[in-house]
Amino acid sequence: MHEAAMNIQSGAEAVARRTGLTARGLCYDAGGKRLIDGMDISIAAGRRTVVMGANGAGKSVLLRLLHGILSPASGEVLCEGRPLDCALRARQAMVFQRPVLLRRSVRGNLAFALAAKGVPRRDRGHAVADALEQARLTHLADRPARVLSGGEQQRLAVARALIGGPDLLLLDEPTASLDPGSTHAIEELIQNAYQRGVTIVMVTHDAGQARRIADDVVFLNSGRVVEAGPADQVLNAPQSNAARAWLGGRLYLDSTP
Ligand SMILES: Nc1ncnc2c1ncn2[C@@H]1O[C@H](COP(=O)(O)OP(=O)(O)OP(=O)(O)O)[C@@H](O)[C@H]1O
Repeated sequence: MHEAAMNIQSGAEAVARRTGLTARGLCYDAGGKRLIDGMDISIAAGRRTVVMGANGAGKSVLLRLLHGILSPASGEVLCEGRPLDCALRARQAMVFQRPVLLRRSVRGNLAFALAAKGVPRRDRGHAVADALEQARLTHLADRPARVLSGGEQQRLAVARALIGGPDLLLLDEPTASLDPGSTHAIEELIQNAYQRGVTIVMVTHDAGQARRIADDVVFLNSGRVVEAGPADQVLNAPQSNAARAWLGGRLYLDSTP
């Protein structure tokens, strides 16, 4: 059986190949502005890192840089000490806030992801059935993906990201517009992936979700990391003004940490 299909059935392989990321001096400019301003970040392998911060703080841009779909103006993203290249990127998967799905059935979206990973057709059926079950989408398997509800589409997007057996999963506000039931289902998929050894990096505005999921929290403000550390420390005793104000539900307009 192909490696990607095996990973979805057994956590052992994923655990053995845990992958973390390090960003050093990361800068990114667009529209004549410095959006990411000298970030140093360590994403620990096999842990769940939650990225937080106000609207416009740079969370989505950071995730795109970590995934290699944006290139930094300066600085670098390292995986296992090596600059991110195609092979390392292939071991990551990303889920966007608005699901990007193919004009195929639910099953077809999952099978396509396996085909793209080079999994032979004969090995796809079992992995797809397993992914459908985990995402609670079995009853919708033959429905066009684009007619699913927002919550169903996001479950499919997470299942599709996971079916290739990534070592690291990046999620950009995956439950932003979902109800509590759909949010729970997405969190279950994330936690199951974590239990199988997948490193998780997730952006959220939901402090409750951060408390449920995070091992570590990175807090951004105006394109900089203003605070990073174990979740209980950052969430319960934030040191920076920005994190304190944000977690306390207050407006914070100053750009100084
Ligand atoms: N291509 C671009 N050109 C110009 N400005 C950009 C570009 N991409 C992002 N920005 C700006 O960079 C800042 C950071 O954007 P980003 O999407 O990372 O914020 P965010 O922290 O994810 O915010 P939100 O919580 O609202 O999703 C924003 O002010 C945004 O308008």
